[in-house]
Amino acid sequence: MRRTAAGRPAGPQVLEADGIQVAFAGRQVLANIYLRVQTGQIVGLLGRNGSGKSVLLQTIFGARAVADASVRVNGQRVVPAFRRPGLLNYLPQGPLLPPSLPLHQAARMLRVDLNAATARFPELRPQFDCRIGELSGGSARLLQTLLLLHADTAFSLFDEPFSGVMPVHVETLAEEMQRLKQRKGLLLTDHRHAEVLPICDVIYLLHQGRLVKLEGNVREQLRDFGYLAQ
Ligand SMILES: Nc1ncnc2c1ncn2[C@@H]1O[C@H](COP(=O)(O)OP(=O)(O)OP(=O)(O)O)[C@@H](O)[C@H]1O
Repeated sequence: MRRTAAGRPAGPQVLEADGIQVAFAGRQVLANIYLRVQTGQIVGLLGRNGSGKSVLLQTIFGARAVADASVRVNGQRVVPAFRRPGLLNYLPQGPLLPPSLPLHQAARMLRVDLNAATARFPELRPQFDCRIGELSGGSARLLQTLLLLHADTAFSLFDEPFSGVMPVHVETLAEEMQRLKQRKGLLLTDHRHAEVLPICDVIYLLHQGRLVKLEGNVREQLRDFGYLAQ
């Protein structure tokens, strides 16, 4: 079997989350969820505040233990998924890397070439010698997203990667995601729907604990479900 430098299988891969049920204090947040992402795809996950998007990403990554959760790659169960080398990485809604960590070191740890990862963002170059905590909020978000995007994993899960990033960089980051999906599968949640919708191959909406795959007129359905105002 052909493998990438990180030792992961190089062929197409399918990540499935199945039968995910999560309740807090008797309130069902996720009910029997099924979600599928394959390499070469960007999958968008939308939903109103509190609908359970972050809980779902945490569960798929394995950061949240959920009884009976089935997360599979090419049909094989991988729980927790983060233990499988080269399988997936995850940008949480909060900070990913410790503030004291120098950016160069973070890139080395993730085996990412910082120059290549930021090639389309020359303004970031003067910040290469910074520690994560010395970066502005938007720059830190952008750099952490770029590092995970360029890391050699089959999948990346992004929880609000555009948050705090200025519009001109959001546009370029969305283009980078489209370019890099040739190498991996992306599962992305972000309320910047104007940027998310055009780059996604598949759109899911989390609504009242259920995951709905949107097909056809996506914007109209998002309005019907009360996610978009108009
Ligand atoms: N540890 C916890 N204990 C109790 N309730 C929790 C816990 N974690 C999350 N929740 C609840 O689960 C629900 C889903 O939260 P989650 O953070 O996944 O929402 P979200 O869709 O990501 O929202 P947003 O768009 O605001 O980021 C919320 O009602 C939240 O209060």
